[in-house]
Amino acid sequence: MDIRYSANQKDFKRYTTEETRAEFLIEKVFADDEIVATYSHVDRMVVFGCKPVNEAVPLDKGIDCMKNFGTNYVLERRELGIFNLGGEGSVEVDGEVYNLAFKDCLYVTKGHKSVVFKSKDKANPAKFYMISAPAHKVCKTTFLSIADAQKKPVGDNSTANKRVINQFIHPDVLETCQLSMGLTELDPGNVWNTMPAHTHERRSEIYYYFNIAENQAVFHMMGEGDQTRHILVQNDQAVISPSWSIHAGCGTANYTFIWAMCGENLTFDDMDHIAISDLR
Ligand SMILES: O=C(O)C(=O)C[C@H](O)C(=O)CO
Ligand SMILES: [Zn+2]
Repeated sequence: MDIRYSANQKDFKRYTTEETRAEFLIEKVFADDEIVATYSHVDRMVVFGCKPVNEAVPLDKGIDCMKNFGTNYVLERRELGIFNLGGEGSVEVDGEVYNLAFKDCLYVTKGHKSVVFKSKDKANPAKFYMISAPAHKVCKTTFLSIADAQKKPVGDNSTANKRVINQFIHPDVLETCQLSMGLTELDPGNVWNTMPAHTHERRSEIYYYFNIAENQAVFHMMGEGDQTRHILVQNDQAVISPSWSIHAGCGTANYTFIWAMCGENLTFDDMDHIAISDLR
């Protein structure tokens, strides 16, 4: 498991490109028939990727639960949000099978012992992108298609940021402990997300960018509002965004991303907005 400790905003001002990438960028999210896991000490969120091709893959494949979580199984004290971003596949949760097509989501509550991933067709494998957060109570394991998500159309063509925020794992849709997650889709020709930018002192966030066309990329903006830097993100890569950091992106073409948050509250709009004129 790749472990990332938290970095602070004062030292961040002096980071080189390499240091910034090593600290915040998750370059590899998927490997065939493996669980790729990154444990971030920022709000203890864990990023998991699973691309089952030739076999069924359990969530704990290659993971030493006692060493990494101090528990007997991954979800003993954690909840999990799953999005399928590949071909059709299934997630078996303690014997119950959920079929997930492209952009379907499954929330798995704390306490489930066995979570196993499968693809329907190895020629077009499923790609399960997941975030896990610490959890203190049992909620309801729930399947959500994009039709179940609460839609927030925002932005405008004139500012190149017209997009729809699909709130899947959100208090208006289902109950969770700490985790909220959703999928934001930019309209064709629009390239900016989350501009004007914000931080949220009481929560942190992880962005995972996908649907980036070949030879295109996203400049992910981060840092305090008056100390911004960027990370060049390629398709299928994620960025850790601590509470002190803005998180916004500008693509060389349109793209889609999944945001995941965790922290003191689940209040989506609890944001500290920064005027574009105040950014540096
Ligand atoms: O496009 C957007 O704007 C977003 O998706 C914003 C994220 O959801 C976010 O930063 C929530 O705090
Ligand atoms: Zn945010």
